[in-house]
Amino acid sequence: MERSKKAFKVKGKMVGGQRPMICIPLVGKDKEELIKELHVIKDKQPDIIEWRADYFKDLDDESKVVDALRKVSDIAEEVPLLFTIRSEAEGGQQITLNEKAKLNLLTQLMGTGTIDFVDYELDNDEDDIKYLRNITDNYGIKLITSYHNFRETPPVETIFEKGRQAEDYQADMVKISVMPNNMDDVLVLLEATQAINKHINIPVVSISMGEYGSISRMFGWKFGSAITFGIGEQSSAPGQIPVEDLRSVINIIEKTT
Ligand SMILES: O=C1C[C@@](O)(C(=O)O)C[C@@H](O)[C@@H]1O
Repeated sequence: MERSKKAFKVKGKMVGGQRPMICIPLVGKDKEELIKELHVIKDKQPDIIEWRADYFKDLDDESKVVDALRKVSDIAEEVPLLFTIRSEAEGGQQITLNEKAKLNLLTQLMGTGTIDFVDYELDNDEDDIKYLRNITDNYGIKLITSYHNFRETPPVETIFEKGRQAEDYQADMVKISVMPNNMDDVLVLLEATQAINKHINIPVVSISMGEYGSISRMFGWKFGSAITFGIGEQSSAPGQIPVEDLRSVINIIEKTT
């Protein structure tokens, strides 16, 4: 299938265009919490809502997940929904599902017609990533392949390689979130972002986490990062800043550059 090069639209919104999209994560542990959180988040007008379902306590009960997903989707309305079950190895919560069960669940959930993007880690088995690419294609869902490193920032070449790998899998986007141990590491992430943006044919989302990296969340888009994650109700990763602050900085940068 011929995939769109670089920018594309989801629910009428441009992904990978000039202005970065602001994504707010949802981290509720049950349906009630999710609904409460979502009402607060929705008022903050995110461009994307990410349900970090690894926080959901009944992830092993498909009917409860489906029920919560439908509710989330109803409230989110026109806002595109990103569905993520982050693995513990890449900074997610501990879950009881093994990879096979996770893939089965993802497949069932995608069939509900409520998900716009799915996040799946590049570190997973090649066959599993290809399987998911197939299913997402069948349902017209965008696949984001991702890489997280909560310990350090690997060299530019290693990060760039993640972009290449995602492109080889024909993912729609690549997402990279790494931890800096100093400001040099933040520059490494930004340099890698620029290189991926120049040489890889799919949009990149990149994040330098933690205190050092939080500036990357504000101006990483100037180096090519297509989405930035901000706090609506609760943070889902270190260094995230409130969405209101994020929006003000983006507006200022947009006005002056
Ligand atoms: O991959 C990412 C990026 C992120 O880890 C961040 O650093 O903002 C937050 C996660 O919720 C999301 O799935």
